Amino acid sequence: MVTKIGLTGGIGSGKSVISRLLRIMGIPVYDSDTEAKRIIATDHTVRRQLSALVGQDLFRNGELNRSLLAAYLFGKPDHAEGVNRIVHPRVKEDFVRWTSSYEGKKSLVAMEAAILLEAGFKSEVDFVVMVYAPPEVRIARAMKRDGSSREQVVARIHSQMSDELKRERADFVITNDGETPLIPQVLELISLLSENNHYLCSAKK
Ligand SMILES: CC(C)(COP(=O)(O)OP(=O)(O)OC[C@H]1O[C@@H](n2cnc3c(N)ncnc32)[C@H](O)[C@@H]1O)[C@@H](O)C(=O)NCCC(=O)NCCS
Ligand SMILES: Nc1ncnc2c1ncn2[C@@H]1O[C@H](COP(=O)(O)OP(=O)(O)OP(=O)(O)O)[C@@H](O)[C@H]1O
Repeated sequence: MVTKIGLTGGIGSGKSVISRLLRIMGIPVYDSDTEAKRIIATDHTVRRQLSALVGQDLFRNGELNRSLLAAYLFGKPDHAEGVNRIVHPRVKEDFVRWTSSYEGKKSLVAMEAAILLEAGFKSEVDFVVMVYAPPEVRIARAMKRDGSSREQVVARIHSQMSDELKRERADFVITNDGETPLIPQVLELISLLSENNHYLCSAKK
């Protein structure tokens, strides 16, 4: 039976860094941002539904107008709901297929998703790990990485669940504030999950 870790945290918290550490330790990670983009680029039903929602210029010459989708999605909460209602069920199905391909081969896999809790992906994983970094650290990291403005990053933060709510719903919290060593926290997580201790709430910080 494959144990599925749900890795979440707000923009710039460091999920991708933790994912890289997990992959180095031989744990496959499903990157929901990447896979959602693949699904939007290749699933004709999803493309048709998104075009009907956002407008016919969402796809030009078959290519997604990413900035238009971002502006629409992060513009208003009901816009995000409309896009998510189309995309997330497909991502969930795809993750289930991806996980089943590891049955009998891997004991641990992970799903990285900034909106794991908001998108209802929690039902597809066995444990939720939140990556925490202070908001200002996250904003600075995302601005530096993406060349985004502070306003753009803050708008995306506001479209995601608060850290307080995520912390309440997580089974583990990994602190990635740039000062707390990361690798010992990841190793503790893996050793706990590998022993299949299902009374893990005590590990919650
Ligand atoms: C809107 C898009 C085109 C922006 O792409 P871009 O490369 O500019 O940004 P990126 O994908 O890195 O997202 C930036 C941040 O926004 C987050 N985010 C992405 N989609 C959503 C969403 N629907 N709701 C809240 N946050 C989101 C990401 O997790 C990340 O933290 C892209 O994020 C997208 O296609 N989103 C819709 C599909 C989706 O919901 N993906 C999330 C994983 S299921
Ligand atoms: N502990 C750290 N020290 C220095 N830089 C870091 C640290 N953690 C993450 N970063 C950097 O901050 C940026 C955001 O990290 P990362 O991409 O892992 O965040 P994320 O949670 O995946 O964000 P998003 O949800 O936007 O994809 C990256 O450029 C990454 O290299």
